[in-house]
Amino acid sequence: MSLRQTLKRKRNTGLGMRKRPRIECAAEQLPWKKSRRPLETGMGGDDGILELEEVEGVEVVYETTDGGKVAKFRVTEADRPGSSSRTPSEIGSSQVDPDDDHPEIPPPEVLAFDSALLPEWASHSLHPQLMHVLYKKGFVTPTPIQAAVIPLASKSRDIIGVAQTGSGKTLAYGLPILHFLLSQPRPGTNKRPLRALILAPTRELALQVSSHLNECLNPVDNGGDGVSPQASKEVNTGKKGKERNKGKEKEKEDASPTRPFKKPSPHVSVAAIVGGMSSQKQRRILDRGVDVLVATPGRLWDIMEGDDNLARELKNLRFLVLDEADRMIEAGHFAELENILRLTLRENQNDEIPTEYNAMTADSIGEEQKPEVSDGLQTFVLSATLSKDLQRNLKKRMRPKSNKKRKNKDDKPASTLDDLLLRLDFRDPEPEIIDLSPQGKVVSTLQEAKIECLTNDKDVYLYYFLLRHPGRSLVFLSSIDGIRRLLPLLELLEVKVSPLHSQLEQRQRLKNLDRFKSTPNAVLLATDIAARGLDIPAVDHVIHFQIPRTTDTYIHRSGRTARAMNKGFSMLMVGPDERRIVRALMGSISRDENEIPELSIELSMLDKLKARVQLARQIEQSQHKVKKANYEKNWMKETAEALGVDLDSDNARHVSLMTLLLV
Ligand SMILES: Nc1ncnc2c1ncn2[C@@H]1O[C@H](COP(=O)(O)OP(=O)(O)OP(=O)(O)O)[C@@H](O)[C@H]1O
Repeated sequence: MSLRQTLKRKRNTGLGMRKRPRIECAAEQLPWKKSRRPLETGMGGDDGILELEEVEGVEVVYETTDGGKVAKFRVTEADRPGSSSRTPSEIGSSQVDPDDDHPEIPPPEVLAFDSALLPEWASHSLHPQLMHVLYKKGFVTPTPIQAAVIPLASKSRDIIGVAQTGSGKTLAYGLPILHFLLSQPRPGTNKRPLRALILAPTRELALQVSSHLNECLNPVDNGGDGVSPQASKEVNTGKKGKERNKGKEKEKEDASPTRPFKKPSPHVSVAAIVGGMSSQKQRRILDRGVDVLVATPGRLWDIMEGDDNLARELKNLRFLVLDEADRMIEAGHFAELENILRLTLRENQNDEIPTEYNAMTADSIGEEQKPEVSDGLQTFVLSATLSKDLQRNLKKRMRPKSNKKRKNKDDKPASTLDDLLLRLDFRDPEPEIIDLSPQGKVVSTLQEAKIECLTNDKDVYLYYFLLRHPGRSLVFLSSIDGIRRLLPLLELLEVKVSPLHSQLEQRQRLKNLDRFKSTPNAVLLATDIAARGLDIPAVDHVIHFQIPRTTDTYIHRSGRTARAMNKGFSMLMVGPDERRIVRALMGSISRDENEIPELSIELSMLDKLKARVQLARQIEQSQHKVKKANYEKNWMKETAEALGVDLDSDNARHVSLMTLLLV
């Protein structure tokens, strides 16, 4: 567009012709709206995409400046979200004006749930929508950690919960948070104020927690996962069967005391903020406002550094959760985590904090269930592995005075989990510690075994195990190099294998995880980023190809199988130099290494497989050589082209090589 045209457009939009004022702003400040994912294009899954967004009422204008053509976005006033009188710099700003006179949005009306259908949950008086979801998922009984945490959480107590892997810790803190938010009116401000922050150590875990909580908010009757076991049994195949089922389902629906919610409730929103995905998009999500934010500390801190409003919001949180807190220290998020936690400290710990109206109505709770601790922030710390010492220290609340506020720049930051957790400003004078971790630390439904072999023979033993014991197998290695070596070998042996480690792009990580979840007999080669929290349905085997470095890692890795009281199998592959480590690992949880039985091996089969693995190794080595040579050739060619050097003649090649080397 020429300058003249630009000016003409400006004039046209300027005086009599202008119906709406137009505002110029940057791309990330446009009034983006959430868009439905078109399932038919195969974009229904996560696939690395957090969400699709669209924008309307935006005019793109090109202006010629001294620096060349510049695109500008103009938004019609009526299309801007919220107020009609904000300046361009306010578009996308997340500040909530406390003096705004917006009426509160009452909680959505929901049909009552007949708690006789879930008698074991009845005493927890959860919001009907949550009861409906539990019913649809077939979660008839609260797990022990849920049964212990939920009543205390409803009394606004701070909780440190330790329970075995796969024991339902996510819902133990998730249900009380969602119950509270679903039962409360929402401030009718332009933007939802942030009410709950859940910190998780890895991107995958954060995304999983966020989708787990979202499932509780969107109990759409889609016949998928959410169908109760009874309902799914009644599904019939064949045309007639389908017709009959349609009729039956309609009847059941009409008579159902839990009639499905026609529309998902927008009353509470949950979003994830993780690294490896567009931070602009994530900023926009935050600008629009969410009630519950699930985040990895690194990305959250990145975003917060440029966003004072978010930092302010953290001061007014209602819930703070540290999921797998001990792993966050290992993941190198220490400084970010500490910075974020510092924002949740009270200015003055003696500050009176007004009693917050607890979500439950007076009718639905008994006298004895009424909130006892009145406070602004409730903190939950959960893990499958928190040391007894740490629990004792937390109980005694031995928080050094300087933790309240680090006034002196030279004060050293915290450096261990104990240090960090002791910096948490629990509002509860005595946080409740619930330790349900089992004796011996691993889940009772887990069967353990080991293979002792030469390090060089581990490949063939692994291949043997995968062939001899089909199933979904998660293989842990301690290094990315180890995965890079093993992956092509298993591919050549036609194993359905994918990698998962921190040097893969986030999109690829999620894709590989999805493939592993959806493919029977799939194998995932993973580093310890997959050790914690990941709830992958039906992992049959966990294989410790390389020995874990700590007992906690052994417990968490093994905990990817045998979840929710299902059976599972964990196998240690022990090289000669690793025996000592295994002895020490087991000793630290008062176990004897000999308690773990050796896997029986059919030696005749193993011998045959050795030849195959040997051949695969040779093929892999030659393929690697060819790839390397091609890479070098291409590199030479591209560099020569870029320098305008001819590589054709021998002489020229010699000269060119010299030139390239000198360059
Ligand atoms: N009350 C329940 N009844 C049956 N299954 C449940 C119940 N609550 C949760 N689950 C299921 O149990 C599985 C494990 O739950 P979750 O991932 O919360 O475990 P976790 O204790 O956080 O494990 P980890 O320590 O490994 O992170 C999930 O698939 C979840 O849906």
